[in-house]
Amino acid sequence: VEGFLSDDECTYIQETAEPHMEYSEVTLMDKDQGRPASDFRTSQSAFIRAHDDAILTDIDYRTASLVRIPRRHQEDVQVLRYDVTEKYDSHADYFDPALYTKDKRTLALIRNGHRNRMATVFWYLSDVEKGGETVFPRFNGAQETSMKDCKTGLKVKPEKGKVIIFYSMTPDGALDEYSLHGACPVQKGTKWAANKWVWNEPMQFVPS
Ligand SMILES: O=C(O)CCC(=O)C(=O)O
Ligand SMILES: [Fe+2]
Repeated sequence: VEGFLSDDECTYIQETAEPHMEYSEVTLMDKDQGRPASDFRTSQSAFIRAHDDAILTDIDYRTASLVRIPRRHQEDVQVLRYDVTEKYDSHADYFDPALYTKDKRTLALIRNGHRNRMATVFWYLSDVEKGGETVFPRFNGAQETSMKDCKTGLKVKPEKGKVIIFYSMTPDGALDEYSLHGACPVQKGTKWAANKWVWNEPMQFVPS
């Protein structure tokens, strides 16, 4: 959806998040315990609360009407910043309970698999001179397991104010492995973007 966010809103979100940005964490799967998040993701990020913020609250309601799911299913927005060479390897946005058996906190968050991220409304808050596309390597049913240096699949070019929607679940509530995606390295410029995650159940999400 082009122009979903105004230029002023994009600038406002960047300015609001900027002082809180930190090198991104990743919720590590059992097999990856002990590895640094930077093995997978080299961007910076910050969750920012819409509570008491008229601009962010307005965007939340606009998002709710776009996806036709009530606002209380939304997580606080997570703002991302990638400088040159920074990227995020391919992943799914849902938490597969089978891969987090040792992580009690994540299992509690997803109620052992009953609750999960259902859809992502992904916001592009800047243009990027070169690179920084979001890539979906399994587009059209391709049997890929990684983003393969961004060579295959559907690539979405960042455009300030544009948002895309993709689903992490199929309509029957199963986790959709075809939602695999990643962020290609930025080659020139800076990429600002954000994740607005919509869950399959209402929640009062409190980020750590
Ligand atoms: O930056 C992108 O294009 C995608 C980021 C992403 O998938 C995520 O943060 O979960
Ligand atoms: Fe993602």
